[in-house]
Amino acid sequence: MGVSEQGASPGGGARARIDRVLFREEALAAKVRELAERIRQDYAGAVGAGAGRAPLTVVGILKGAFVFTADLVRALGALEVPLQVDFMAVSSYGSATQTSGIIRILKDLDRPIRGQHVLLIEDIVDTGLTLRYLREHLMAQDPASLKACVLLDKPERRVVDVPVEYVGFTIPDEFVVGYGIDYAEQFRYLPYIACVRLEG
Ligand SMILES: O=P(O)(O)OC[C@H]1O[C@H](OP(=O)(O)OP(=O)(O)O)[C@H](O)[C@@H]1O
Ligand code: HPA
Repeated sequence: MGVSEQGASPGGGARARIDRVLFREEALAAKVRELAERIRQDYAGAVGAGAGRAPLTVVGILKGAFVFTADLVRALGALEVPLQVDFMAVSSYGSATQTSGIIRILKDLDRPIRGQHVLLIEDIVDTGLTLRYLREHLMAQDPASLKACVLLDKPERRVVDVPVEYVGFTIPDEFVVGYGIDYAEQFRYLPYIACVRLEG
């Protein structure tokens, strides 16, 4: 695998190499379809226009969830789930493999979500600090409902309890990259998800 041979040496930090692949492209695509089908069933009759319905806004959390969000909204579109897309950008890890514990909003929503069903899309829940912060931030805006869909759940690292309505895969306590997820801005472009090994 080319990337594992090249590695990366971002900003003077540790050099990182791909250690092993956890989820290949096909597994990710199948999981996205499975999640989309569950979401379609759960929101049937609740979203769109008409009596008793409200719009569904999918909120992708940048940067890590940009690939997952793009794939999931297209899978939902293929199932004819009507939705709007918005994004927030938040950051707390910087170039480290441990959270700073300080969540910074780099970009907030473009449109109000009051009275709408909101589906928050995250790449990973690790300590849970980011997701808890986002849930509080979005709930304060009075949506009709709020659920979270997270591709990867690393429960061993959790420091706060936070609900996650849809989980793609549960993973062990290892630092992962690819499919939008980075180490120090490296590896987001990989079509698969892999563990990295830090050297030096
Ligand atoms: O559960 P937690 O410990 O809070 O970790 C999860 C968060 O960490 C990553 O974001 P990061 O701060 O690396 O920003 P990025 O999405 O731009 O890579 C990831 O995308 C989640 O938002
Ligand atoms: O395992 C991870 N990889 C990349 N970013 C992350 N943010 C929380 N956990 C991770």
